[in-house]
Amino acid sequence: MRFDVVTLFPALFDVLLDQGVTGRALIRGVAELHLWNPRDFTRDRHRTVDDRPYGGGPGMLMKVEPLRDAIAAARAQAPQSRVAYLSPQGRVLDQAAMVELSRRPGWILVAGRYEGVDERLIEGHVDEEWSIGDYVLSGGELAAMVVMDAVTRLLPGALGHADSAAQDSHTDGLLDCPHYTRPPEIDGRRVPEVLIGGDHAAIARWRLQQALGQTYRRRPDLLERRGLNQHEQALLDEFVRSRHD
Ligand SMILES: COc1ccccc1CNc1ccc(C(N)=O)cn1
Repeated sequence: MRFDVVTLFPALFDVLLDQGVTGRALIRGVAELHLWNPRDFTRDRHRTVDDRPYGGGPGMLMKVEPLRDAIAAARAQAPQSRVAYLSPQGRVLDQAAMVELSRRPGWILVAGRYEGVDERLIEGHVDEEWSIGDYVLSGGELAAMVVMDAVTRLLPGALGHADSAAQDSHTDGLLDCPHYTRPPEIDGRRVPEVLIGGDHAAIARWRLQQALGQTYRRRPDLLERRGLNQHEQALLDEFVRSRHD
């Protein structure tokens, strides 16, 4: 997976390069990251990338030309990549969307600053507009990093344990089950016996039941959207009953 990021602050991306899943994935060649600074595509003496909004109003906007030319340079090196602009006006991404994104050869992510970009940049040079959630950040860079992390960890070879991405919460539309590690008891709280017993079928059943129960309690909206098969419904019913007993 090739990521190209168009950003006025390339140094912000050092954190991805230095550590964690994305750092290792970049090192393992599972993903590659290329940065493009619109300021390098300016043609005036002052290397101007922003200007005042027509019609007045607070703040500045990013100009079309430097962004357009930076995107063109990225497209020339990554012709199969699609261009995505990160903004509060974009389609809100969930885990299913991240899975969709992880299936493409590459992405050119455009990180906006100031109050955003001239609309003609989006109309003429952006393929898709996305949001990581309904809130406003001071720049699109953190949104781009969130997308790159969520997508990269889904790529084969990115995580040590092949199926751990598959067991994530929000996988198959459920929240995660509770997790425990040593010691078996701490501060008077014990690990559920089923997890210590070693009966793998019982453990898998317990984990699914807990995921269903947690999702039912905390995010019934996710359960609505996902629907349950008969087995899952029976597990959930047992969970709910046991909580009322
Ligand atoms: C005022 O900032 C902007 C205004 C318009 C566009 C981009 C920005 C940059 N900020 C962003 C970017 C993305 C997200 C998100 N929710 O994905 C939140 N903020």
